[in-house]
Amino acid sequence: MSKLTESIADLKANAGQWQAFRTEGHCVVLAPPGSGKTKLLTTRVAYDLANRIPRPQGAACITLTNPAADQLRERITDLGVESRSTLFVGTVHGFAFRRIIAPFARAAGRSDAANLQVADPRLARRLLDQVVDRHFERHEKRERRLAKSTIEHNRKQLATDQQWLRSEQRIVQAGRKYEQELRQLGLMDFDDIVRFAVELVEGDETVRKALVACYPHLYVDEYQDLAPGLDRLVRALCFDYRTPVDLFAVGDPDQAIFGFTGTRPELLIELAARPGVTRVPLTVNYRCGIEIIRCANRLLADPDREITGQRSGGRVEAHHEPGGFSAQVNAAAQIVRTATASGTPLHEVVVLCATNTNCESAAAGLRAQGLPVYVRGSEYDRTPATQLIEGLAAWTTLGRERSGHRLSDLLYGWRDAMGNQWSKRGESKLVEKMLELRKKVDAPATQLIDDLELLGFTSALEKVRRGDDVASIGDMVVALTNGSLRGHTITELGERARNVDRIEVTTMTSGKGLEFDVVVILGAEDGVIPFFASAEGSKEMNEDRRKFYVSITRAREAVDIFYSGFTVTQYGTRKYNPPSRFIRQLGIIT
Ligand SMILES: Nc1ncnc2c1ncn2[C@@H]1O[C@H](COP(=O)(O)OP(=O)(O)OP(=O)(O)O)[C@@H](O)[C@H]1O
Repeated sequence: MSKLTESIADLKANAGQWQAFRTEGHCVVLAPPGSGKTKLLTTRVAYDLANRIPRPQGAACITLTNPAADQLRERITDLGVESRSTLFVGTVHGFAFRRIIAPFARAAGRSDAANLQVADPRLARRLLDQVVDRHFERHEKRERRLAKSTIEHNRKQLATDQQWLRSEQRIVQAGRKYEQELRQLGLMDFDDIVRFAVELVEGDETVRKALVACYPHLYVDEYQDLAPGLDRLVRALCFDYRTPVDLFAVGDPDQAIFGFTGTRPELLIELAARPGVTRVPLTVNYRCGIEIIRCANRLLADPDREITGQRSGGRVEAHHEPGGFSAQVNAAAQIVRTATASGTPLHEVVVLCATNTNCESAAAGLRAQGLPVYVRGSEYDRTPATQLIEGLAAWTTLGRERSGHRLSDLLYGWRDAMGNQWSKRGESKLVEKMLELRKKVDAPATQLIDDLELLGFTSALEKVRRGDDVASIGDMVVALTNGSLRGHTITELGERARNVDRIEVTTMTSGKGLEFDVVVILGAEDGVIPFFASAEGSKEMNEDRRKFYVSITRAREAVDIFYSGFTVTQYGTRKYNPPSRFIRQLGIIT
């Protein structure tokens, strides 16, 4: 039986999943963690492409972040889906730029959008800081913070002139100046991408018709994380005009954790309530042991929300470790050893921390204990370009089966990146290089990048105006030559594409969408999670609580949460921090 047939058979056994799977027209699935939302979505994509969407038509499968898109791609590939030029699996920003702005802006008369490069996000952030600094006095720290967050908020919400004018004049001026300076540099930032794409789709019927012809089906994972601008894009494609794209969206408002990007989880609820949309709730959590579900549910605003489990058992425990964070890491190492001694593979254990700094300390501490550690992309952003390089490295050194990468998919990624610089000859040379490198798996990873450069990889990305991808390759090269990945071989770079036999260490945010047998949470002090600035009852506090909820619900079997009762400041002084209030709310300490 193929994996797709098996997966369909699983869905058939669950009435809700089966209803959603068979829905014709728009369908929105609202469901808790582990209830099979991604399984349902990926199975629908695979089934639809095999049976309902004849070539040359395709589909767009989108989510918010690159790591989530990576997961989606992996799961879709695993179900046997073959690449096609009209199949897009990636982030919503990637879709907006690569599949809307790049091909259509010029033809639609938007030469302003057609000539701009996507800015390296760090450069855009620096530019905003500089512009705001120039508009405020040195001592006006609070005002500067407010100005930055207002500008970011307004840009993400695609605020109208009227909405902008509700803010202080200096904020409005700084916002305009920031945009002007970006344009003078020939750049657009991520918020511009959304705005241009929305304007193109809302304002041009030919663009809409072309998109519907290429991507008659739109699948959105983690819909609760889409900011209002992106939600407008989806609505414009699927509801507001006569040639609608079929929408299949899944999400969970209780897992909305990207408030800083302007998301409003209620948009998902509104979407599900629209006329013409079949709303399907799911209630069975297949992932977590029942005790984990019971505990996690105590964190919810609506603790009576109906969530049942399929797995018995499960354990959530809190541990007071008076020796501080490093003692927590050592205790975590012991938990890992106990788990592996009873047969749990290392890659079925995740260590989650609220901050990047704690992740780095945890990774260093676990390595010092002799444990192999996998850190999900902290040295460079996992953009489609760096993911492609990792994928090529993995395919070259580990082969098709072990790497999980098909050469044909990688070549589609190559074609997409090269844009109009792609040639059959260049592609044949790439394959030749990959086959040559199979004999040199211990060569430095930089050799692979040098080979790609000779084939014009970065200059093509520049020509297709993907400045964010170019910046991520630059960071990858720095990490491999002078940074923490110095000396990595092609094999080691390929191993970064997929975690095998290592403990995963990542932030609570990046752990979203993943699942493990054992979850260890470190640094669970009040002030860290929830963050000290999150006031009781505020939306920030609710978001911190959801982050904790998401973290706990990654586990199938066990959750171990550590706290010390204090943190150490950057000046080395101890600061009293009680255990996270969320541990109390779980009902496992008094
Ligand atoms: N009908 C089913 N039968 C068996 N296993 C299932 C079924 N539905 C889902 N699962 C399994 O449950 C687990 C969780 O599924 P999935 O990751 O799709 O859930 P999710 O709702 O997307 O989770 P989250 O929102 O927490 O990321 C996976 O291991 C999946 O294979």
